Amino acid sequence: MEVIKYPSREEWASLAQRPAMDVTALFDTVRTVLDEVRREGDAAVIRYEEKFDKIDPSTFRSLRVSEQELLEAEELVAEDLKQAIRRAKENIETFHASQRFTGKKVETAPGVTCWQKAVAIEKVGLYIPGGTAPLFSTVLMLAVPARIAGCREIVLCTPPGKDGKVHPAILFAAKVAGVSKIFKAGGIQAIAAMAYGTQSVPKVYKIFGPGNQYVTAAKQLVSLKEVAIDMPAGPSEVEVIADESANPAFIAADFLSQAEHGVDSQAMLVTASESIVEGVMQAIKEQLDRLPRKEITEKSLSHSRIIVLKDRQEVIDFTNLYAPEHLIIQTADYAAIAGQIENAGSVFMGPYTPESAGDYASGTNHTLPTNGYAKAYSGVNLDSFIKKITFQEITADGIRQLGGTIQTMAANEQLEAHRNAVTIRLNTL
Ligand SMILES: NC(=O)c1ccc[n+]([C@@H]2O[C@H](COP(=O)([O-])OP(=O)(O)OC[C@H]3O[C@@H](n4cnc5c(N)ncnc54)[C@H](O)[C@@H]3O)[C@@H](O)[C@H]2O)c1
Ligand SMILES: N[C@H](CO)Cc1c[nH]c[nH+]1
Ligand SMILES: [Zn+2]
Repeated sequence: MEVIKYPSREEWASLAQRPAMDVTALFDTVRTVLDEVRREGDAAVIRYEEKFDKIDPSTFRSLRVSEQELLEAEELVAEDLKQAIRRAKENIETFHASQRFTGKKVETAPGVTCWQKAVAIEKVGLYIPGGTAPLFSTVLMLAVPARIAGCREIVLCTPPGKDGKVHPAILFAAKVAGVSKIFKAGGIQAIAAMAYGTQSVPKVYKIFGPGNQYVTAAKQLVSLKEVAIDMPAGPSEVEVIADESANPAFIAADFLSQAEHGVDSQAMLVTASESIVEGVMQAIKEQLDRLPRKEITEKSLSHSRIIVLKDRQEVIDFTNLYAPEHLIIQTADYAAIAGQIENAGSVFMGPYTPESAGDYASGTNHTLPTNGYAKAYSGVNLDSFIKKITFQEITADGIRQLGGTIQTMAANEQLEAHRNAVTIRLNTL
């Protein structure tokens, strides 16, 4: 892991870069799989499950998870995990329910009333990652707000394990959160199935969910034409801002907690306190040795960094340039720093707020923009599952007063029919 001390501002852009990938090869693969699933449907999905997930096609009696499989899964989940899933679900529900839209009618001019109504997206597709770990917590993060919003059809795709079965905790979480249909498909083929529809997977209007580079690239391509997507939510990343008041063991633990997600995850420690660096490096080394996913974590550390900057203002400016998916602030003045953050997916404040809390159970959503997209995108929230329709009603008095303005603007855009739609009404008054 690199330690970079006092880089100049000109060097910041390259330090804020994410791990490189071969984009041409990636998009070539994605295009091929998308085309085949669009043409052939289920047969292509099953073929790619065999190729990428090493599933024996004879285990696929059906892509859809059956009632029997759901019942069996419930038996397999330990009671303490069931309770944890239910508790997390309650907190996620409480936070997302508090985001309900309260649109009110506004009279923009006498007799001219405008308002918005929130309407749930009818059919949504949720992608639940399963390549390196069965992320059942993501089921709650996506299905709970979808239910609260009132989405009628909630379809879920996730890659099955080598035995051709979906992890029981994913199925249990899906049941608790009220998912309608679950399918055994991962990666590009799953995104294609939900975007185009197949013989068994319904076509949806919007696809949600995080995933690896294949999933993220597939979502981006299908969003050009077929379907809406939440945002690019790719490999996990975390930035920790810390000073000498922070516990080095806490900093190291937070740093490693995202590095373990996948080989392309990235962790950053950004500090103006050079004196903490050695202690943190030592703590990372000690904790890493105890982690079961050491190999994956070590690979992410090869593109992770510790950056020492001149002062507090540089730390804030660098952070806003990097726009991390997760930002953890462990400094004496963490609230003041948090107030100056403009670009981040989700912020974790103070020594007792690990990112794991937001990943699982505090109530906020863990599906967040990566790769610097936090400059422009929000993470998944209740709004992601609804669209807002605007309404307006104008009285005779209203059109009498506003009509001239509309006529003048239409005439100057040389759109005579627009002007006439007002004139014809004014002539009756
Ligand atoms: N940003 C967020 O909000 C967020 C949240 C949770 C997880 N994540 C990220 O999601 C990712 C999950 O990745 P994952 O791999 O564990 O699971 P995944 O389900 O995203 O990907 C697994 C799928 O990738 C496909 N695949 C694998 N190798 C391939 C290849 N060579 N060619 C084509 N397709 C291939 C397979 O079909 C497989 O089903 C991690 O990077 C994690 O950091 C992000
Ligand atoms: N940190 C991930 C989002 O980038 C979410 C997650 C799921 N499980 C554990 N963590
Ligand atoms: Zn995580």
